[in-house]
Amino acid sequence: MEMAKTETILELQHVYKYFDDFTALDDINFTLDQGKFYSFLGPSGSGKTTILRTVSGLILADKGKVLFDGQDITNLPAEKRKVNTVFQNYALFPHLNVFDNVAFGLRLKKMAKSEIDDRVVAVLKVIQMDGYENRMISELSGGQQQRVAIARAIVNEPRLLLLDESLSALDQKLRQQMQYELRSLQQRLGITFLFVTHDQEEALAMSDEILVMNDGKIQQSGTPVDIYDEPINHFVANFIGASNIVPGVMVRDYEVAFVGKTFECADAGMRPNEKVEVVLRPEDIDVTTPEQGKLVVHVDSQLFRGDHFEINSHDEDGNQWLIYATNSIEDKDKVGLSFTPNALHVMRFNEDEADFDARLSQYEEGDNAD
Ligand SMILES: Nc1ncnc2c1ncn2[C@@H]1O[C@H](COP(=O)(O)OP(=O)(O)OP(=O)(O)O)[C@@H](O)[C@H]1O
Repeated sequence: MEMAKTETILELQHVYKYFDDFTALDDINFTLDQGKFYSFLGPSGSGKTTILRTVSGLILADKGKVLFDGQDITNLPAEKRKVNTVFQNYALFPHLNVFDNVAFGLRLKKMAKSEIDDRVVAVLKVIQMDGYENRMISELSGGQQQRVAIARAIVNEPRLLLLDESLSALDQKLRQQMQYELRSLQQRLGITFLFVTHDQEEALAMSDEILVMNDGKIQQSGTPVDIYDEPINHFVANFIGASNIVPGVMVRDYEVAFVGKTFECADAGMRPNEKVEVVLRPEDIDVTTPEQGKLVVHVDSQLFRGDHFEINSHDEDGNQWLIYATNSIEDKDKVGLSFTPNALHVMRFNEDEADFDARLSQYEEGDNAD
């Protein structure tokens, strides 16, 4: 079989959106390929839904371009776009049964009855809801309603499906099950999914690519593994996964200093003496004796989390360290932390972003990394 070519389906170029004097989208640029699963991930108010609406045509960009299949659709009305949206509350018609909900859009388009029947039956099969045609929406579980909402969107055979926080109404267990279902559905259909969520675990689990948003800007885009292992800045490192982030200074390529010591690290390409932030994930830390550790910390508190102990600690400079330990260390005052050079990820320090600690000044001009 021939490998499918990757084709760009959607592109946003320098898109801005203002609400009065508030900038909701601030120079948004990205491209989406055909047949992949993309997540826009960011905290409440970061602009995710505004992007979705700009793509669907519910709102229009104030500046910049929206291209679909290479055609400029920036000002094209929503109903003319080959895009469908699954909303957070599903927006199903409670007084109609499953079949009529799914058929609704096709009837509006005045499609022949026999074709409508064929399409609806086929789609209900895909979402494993065949047999439920005559059920009312109120007689369905949350997960089933969610599937009907997806069926109603995919029955139109869109090239791009937008999903706005569409799992957030479900309880944890059902949500996890739907994550699998949605992912496998997307892979079977080969439709491009653009999924909006504020749940980082969900985005990591489901996506081919994640676009992390904050303050109306895309902070970073990449595969889940790239984003997790190599966050580009403080916001991304903090928002995705648990991390320890401490101020440091680059000594030379592959060497960084923090807490008064020099450590081998995985990163190169920064100037000596450049201010940086060092990221170390709690799962990458091993607990050892103070004598054997690369760093010594004071244990502050401990919580049992079932498969590990979560420990809060601090070093002599007052940096907080979160550690996941396999054994309880409640009885200890001090422990050593060990980690590999690869576990240390260094990010360029961004003046605008973080409230950088005055402690750093001790490294600023000098050669005092030991
Ligand atoms: N129609 C509007 N008029 C004025 N401000 C708006 C409008 N729509 C959105 N905003 C503002 O733009 C910002 C981004 O909103 P948006 O809904 O895109 O965020 P979001 O990332 O989707 O958040 P959430 O996860 O809470 O849905 C918010 O501060 C919001 O208050």
